[in-house]
This record gives sequence, structure tokens and C-alpha cells, in this order.
Amino acid sequence: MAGQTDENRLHVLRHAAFTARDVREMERPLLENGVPLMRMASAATAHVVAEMLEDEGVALEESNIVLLAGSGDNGGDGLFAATMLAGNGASVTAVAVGRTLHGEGFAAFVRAGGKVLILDPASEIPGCAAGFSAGEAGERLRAAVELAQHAHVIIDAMTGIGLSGALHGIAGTVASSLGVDGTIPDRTALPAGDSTGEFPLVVAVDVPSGVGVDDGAITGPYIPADVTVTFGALKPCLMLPPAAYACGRVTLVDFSFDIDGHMPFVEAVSGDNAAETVRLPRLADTKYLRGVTGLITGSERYPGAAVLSCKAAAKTNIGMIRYMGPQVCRDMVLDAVPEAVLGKGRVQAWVVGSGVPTGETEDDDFQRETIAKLLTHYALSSDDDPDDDDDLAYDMPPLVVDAGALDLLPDEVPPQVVITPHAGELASLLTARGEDVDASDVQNEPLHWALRAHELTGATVLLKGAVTIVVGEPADTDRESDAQGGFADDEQHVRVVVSGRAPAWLGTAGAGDVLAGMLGALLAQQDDEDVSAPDVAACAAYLHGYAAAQASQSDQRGFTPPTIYGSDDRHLRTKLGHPIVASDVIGMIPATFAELLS
Ligand SMILES: NC(=O)C1=CN([C@@H]2O[C@H](COP(=O)(O)OP(=O)(O)OC[C@H]3O[C@@H](n4cnc5c(N)ncnc54)[C@H](O)[C@@H]3O)[C@@H](O)[C@H]2O)[C@@H](O)CC1
Ligand SMILES: Nc1ncnc2c1ncn2[C@@H]1O[C@H](COP(=O)(O)OP(=O)(O)O)[C@@H](O)[C@H]1O
Ligand SMILES: [K+]
Repeated sequence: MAGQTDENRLHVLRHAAFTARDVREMERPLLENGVPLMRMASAATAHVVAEMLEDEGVALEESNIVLLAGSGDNGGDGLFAATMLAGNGASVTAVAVGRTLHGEGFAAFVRAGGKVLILDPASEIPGCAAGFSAGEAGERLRAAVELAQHAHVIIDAMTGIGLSGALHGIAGTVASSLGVDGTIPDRTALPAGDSTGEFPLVVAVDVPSGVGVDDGAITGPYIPADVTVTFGALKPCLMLPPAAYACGRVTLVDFSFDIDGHMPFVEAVSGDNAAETVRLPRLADTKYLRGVTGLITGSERYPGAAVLSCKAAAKTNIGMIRYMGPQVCRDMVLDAVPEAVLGKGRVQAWVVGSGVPTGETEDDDFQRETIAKLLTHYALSSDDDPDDDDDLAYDMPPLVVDAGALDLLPDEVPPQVVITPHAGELASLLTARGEDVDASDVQNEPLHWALRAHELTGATVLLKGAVTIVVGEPADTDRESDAQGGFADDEQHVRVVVSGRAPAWLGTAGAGDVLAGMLGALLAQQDDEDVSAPDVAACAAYLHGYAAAQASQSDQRGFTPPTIYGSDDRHLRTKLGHPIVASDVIGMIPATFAELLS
């Protein structure tokens, strides 16, 4: 049984992220018992740096390392790591970006022969001359940046979970000189773990300094890392876009935290989770029991979306699909999926809007009218008393609202309504509700805006991207108390799940239509009340991403669970794969099921 417990713990460690506050709570009992966490953190960091240098064929004695050290404990971790590296012959310079340095770490570093470069004229670091002129401060800053740019490795220990707001002051200037300012990481996401293989390699201590630790937002300067060595548990920024794209390969040092005693703030779905949401066919099944998905998708302008959504749904383990749409789409759907049934009838889940033009155009009014009529059944009245009408909305089958149906979404809907916008569509939906936001704001702070959309509409929000974020209510939430108390808006009542399984090859026309169809099918087959809409939605994104990975033969993915420090898991993912079209993803759905269920 112990083996199984270990396996569960490992799964949680690799797929659950905890807020900075919870991490501090988990640390406390260990620190009170005198467990030398900082020594453990820094030893692991030093080991990872040494290993990277070895991989690049650079001997430690010949290496130049620059430590960017802040004045908190993150800087302390960095200083002790640098001490070990200096002690083993590396030439290490610590650049102090704050007014102070961790006392013991600094003393140890100096004893090991490390050099220190102070940037702040007001610094109070013992034995270091301060009070230099503004001109000299500028010179020192330039020298530090130059030194770092020519190092083999930069160890980024400016801030960890103690960051508040965007990096400012000298730390901010250093980060924007060496990294980027406010823009999201733009890299090929090499499957072999993101390392550029070019010097300087960047190792982030705990988290890359400057990214939003709890929300993954990028609002200021930071330095994208090749490797992040993180301590105790994953932080949300290691999972959430866009910060997760700045972390590179992640190594987690297990401190034996009590992870079971705390609620993760964000979870990443795994293949096991996805497999669990698949309803296995039973001997006494009929097509109706296996689930029926109704689709009102495609239009005269975009008939292909009808085919993609229908075919994807039909192949995602259900009994039947029903299709409604214009003649051209009906013909094409029947051609591609002769099994489809045309017209109305009972369904266990709906998919609406994929390939339907938005309200800005005059086209396909009939398709939009049909969708609008269906959506009226999902509208909740805004008064606080849940009345009979509301109950009817709660009793409606799950519904996926995609693309051109998003602007038809009622003001407030029950949580089985899943909206599937990309960043631009989410910005439009929020703008229509009075928020001042554009697509790039959503890209920089996707969790924040997904939560806002959930809060405003009550819908489960699936925000598409390389890491898809899903926000909604947990399974056990009492809908009546929720209707009375307003919509869930704090971490206790919101479930945040991500899927980062897809390669970037998936960003291709029609991929969203395929996802909508797969999600509609996955929702239609649910007969377990304990599975929440956000979990089903995230699993659909996982299956979709996995099918794309198989179709493109790619190892690339938006989120890779961390390697646990000390475990022997150094297998490199190297296959970049090849381009695909959305239809290729559909073709791989059966093989994906076979793989995940085996
Ligand atoms: N508490 C513990 O038991 C452990 C903590 N560890 C390390 O300690 C870190 C947390 O340490 P701290 O709580 O000291 O906090 P940090 O070291 O993360 O950050 C605090 C420092 O950052 C500066 N700072 C904060 N926001 C800033 C901003 N926007 N711009 C510029 N500077 C800013 C503060 O002035 C302060 O100097 C963890 O991330 C981890 O690296 C590890 O040693 C493991 C054990
Ligand atoms: N860089 C990326 N990496 C992985 N997946 C991506 C990336 N960009 C987009 N995707 C995925 O591709 C799909 C695109 O959907 P969408 O934007 O709706 O396209 P369309 O409207 O053409 O169908 C989404 O599932 C999204 O998560
Ligand atoms: K850091």
C-alpha cells in the first residue's frame, strides 16, 4: 500500500499548485522542527546548475556564474547555492539588487571566495562600500548586465514567493535589461525541455523573479528561465500561462510538505484524469445510454465547422449525434458522418456556435436565432431568489457555447454551461459586460480574466491556449446557496484546472471546432455527479491536445509536469513533430482513447 501512497503523492506533487500563502503554511512546521529547508533548496539548486554545465561540456572550474541576489530568502537560497558552486571551483559573482543580502548566505559566500557587486548606493551590506554616486551606480548596473550576458549561467534569485506587484527598482531594471518587460515569452518551446542551449543559461530559484506567483500574470519585467528549481510544491505560476512559458524545465525539490492537508489552487489534468472521465461502454448499453450530443454549428459561410464539430463529437465515445443547421451543412455532415441524425430530439449535451458568424455580420440569422432560442432556456433571472424558472435552467443538459454563439450568452447562466473562448473572444465577451479589457490583457493575465468571466456569467469558462485554463464551480457546490450568495469568486469556491498537453501545431484553423465537438461528447456521456464541469472541460482539452500530439508526432507541450529532484527521470523529449490540420486531430481520437484507457 505504501507504494500506492507514494504514487499518489507523486501525482499530486506533479499536478497540483499551491498559493504562496499555503506554501508558507506548509513550510512552517518543518522550519519549527529545525529542518534546514534553505540548505536543502540551495544544495539542489547548485546540483542542477552543475549538471547543466556538465551537459554543456563546461567544467565547473572553467565556468562563469552570475547570481542575481535579492534581499529576501530567495536571495539566501541563491547565495548558499553560489557558495557551493564557488567552493567547487566555479567563478561566481553575486550581484546584489537590493539594499541587503541574506546575512548567513552572504558570509558563507564570501568565505567561499565569491565576488560581490553592489548596485544600490544606499546598500547596507557589511564590508561593502556604498554611498557611491548616481553615475557610478549606472556604471555598476551596466557592468553587472554585461557580466551576466557573458556568463555561462545566470542564477535568478531576486525574488521568490515574497514578490509583491511587478518588479520595480534595481531588480526591475536588471530584469528588463537581461530579460523582457511585460511581454509574454515567445519561444519555440523545444520539446527537449525548452533549453535554448545558448549561454547564458538561466536557472530560476523557486520561480522566475517578476512573474505573478499566484496568478501566472506577466505585467512587468522578468527573465525567462531555461530551468526552474522549485521548492516543496508547485506554485501556480509554474502551471499557469503566460508565466509557465517562462519557467523552462521545472525540477521540484520535495520537502515532504503536508500536501494532502491543503487545497491546491490550480491543478493540471493528467492522462489518468482524462481516462477517468471517459464512460466505458457497458453490456446493457444502448446508444441513448451512451449519450447523445446535439450540435447547432456551422453556417453557410463556414460549413466546414459543422463537419469538424460533428465528426469530432461522433468519435468521442457517444451513442449518437443530432445535427441542426443550414442545408449545405446538413449535406456535408451527412457525407462525412452518415451516422448523424438530422433535426431536433432528446440530447444529453449541446454544442452551439462553432463556425457560426458573430452578431457583427448579417449572415446566417436563422442559425443564430435557433441558438438564441435554445439559450433562453439557460438564462437565470438576476434576482437573488432561485425561482422555478431558474430551476428549469439548472435542469437543462450541459451546453458548450463556442465562437459565434458567445455573444448570445444570457447574462447569467448555470454552471453546466461551458463557454470556450480564445483570448480575443473572451475580451469581447467581457467588454460587452462593461470590462475595460482587450485580447492582449487576456493573454497577459488569463487567469484573472477567466475568473472574472466566471464571476460575471456563472458559466464554466474554458479559455483556450497552449495551456488551456478552465475555471468553474467544484462538483459539490450547493447551487442554491451559490445562487443566494452570488457567484463564487474566491479560491475556496472556484475550481481552476489547466491542460497543457497540446503541441503548438494544434493552433490551426478548425481546431477549436474539434474541441467543441469533443467536449460536447464528453459532457453527454457523464453519469457521475461527482465530476464537475470544469474537470470534464479540462479533460476534453487534454484528450484534444493528446490527439494533436499523436497526430503531429510531437513531444512538445504547453505544460510538462516537473521532474522530482533526486528521481532518475532525465529522459529528454526530443520529437518536435510536424504540422497538422484539424481533421488529423479527429483521425487520432480513437488511438488516443485506446492509449489512455489501456
Ligand atoms: N520560508 C522558507 O522556509 C523557505 C523559503 N525559501 C525561499 O524563500 C523564498 C521566500 O523568501 P522571502 O519571503 O524572503 O521573499 P523573497 O525573497 O521571495 O522576496 C522578498 C524580497 O523581494 C523584494 N521584493 C518584493 N517585491 C518586489 C518587487 N515588486 N520589486 C522588487 N523587489 C521586490 C523584497 O523587498 C524582499 O527583499 C522562497 O521563494 C524560497 O526561495 C527556501 O529557502 C525554502 C525554505
Ligand atoms: N500555441 C498553442 N499550443 C497548443 N495549442 C494551441 C496553441 N494555440 C492554439 N491552440 C489550441 O488550438 C485550438 C484553437 O482553437 P480556436 O482558436 O477556436 O481555432 P478555430 O476557431 O480556428 O477552431 C484551441 O484548442 C487551442 O487551445
Ligand atoms: K527567483
